Amino acid sequence: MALQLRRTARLRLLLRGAALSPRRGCAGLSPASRLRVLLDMDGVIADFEGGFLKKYRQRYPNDPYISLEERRGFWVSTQYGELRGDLCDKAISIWESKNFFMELEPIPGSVEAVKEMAKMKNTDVFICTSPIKHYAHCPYEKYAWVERHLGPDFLEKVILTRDKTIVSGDILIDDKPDIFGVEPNPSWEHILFTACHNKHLPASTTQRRLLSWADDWRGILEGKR
Ligand SMILES: Cc1cn([C@H]2C[C@H](O)[C@@H](COP(=O)(O)O)O2)c(=O)[nH]c1=O
Ligand SMILES: [Mg+2]
Repeated sequence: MALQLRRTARLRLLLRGAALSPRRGCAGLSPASRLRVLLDMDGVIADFEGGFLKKYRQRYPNDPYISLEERRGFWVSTQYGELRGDLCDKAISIWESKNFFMELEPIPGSVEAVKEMAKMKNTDVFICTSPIKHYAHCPYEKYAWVERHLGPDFLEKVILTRDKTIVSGDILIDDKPDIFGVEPNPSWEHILFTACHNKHLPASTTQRRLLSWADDWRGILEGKR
């Protein structure tokens, strides 16, 4: 009898804990839970590829270049290195320069989409971006870009990390096809944002895409609630 009572009490406690738990993915347990969206910056809200090509051609007008149509693979430096050995370092010199990150143009529709998303009910939006290790300008300029295009309140929402797998969220919208880190099972679903370097990749049955900011990002968010 005493054993039965103890079991019932333990069960009650467990059920109460579950009802109060903010865990995600447990249908019906946390109706008030909020959707957390992580947005990559380069290639998703800031036009890294366009900015790179413009500045590379200005600085090295007599060297070969790769048009955006011909871009393949995430790493610009790798493809330039394959084109000609010395071009890898020349490519890197572009994004290590002062004002490179600051002067990137927004990806079309991104600023409007991010502002609208941030105003949505029960939605938390964070910018989750990897700085380069040459830190003289990049981290500062990423914050400055966010302030300039999204406003000072968004500075609260910036996450700089070289490992996005340790950041928790429901969705990560990112143009990098493969995102790895120390966490083998990140909490987010990676939505691949289409970019010049990944648009030729074969369609995947497991990885959903957002083709551009004109695509149905609202539908993707609603489907995750
Ligand atoms: C193409 C390319 C990029 N990088 C750097 C530039 C950015 O800081 C990150 C990418 O950040 P994201 O958050 O994944 O968008 O990588 C680089 O070092 N070399 C390259 O070829
Ligand atoms: Mg990116």
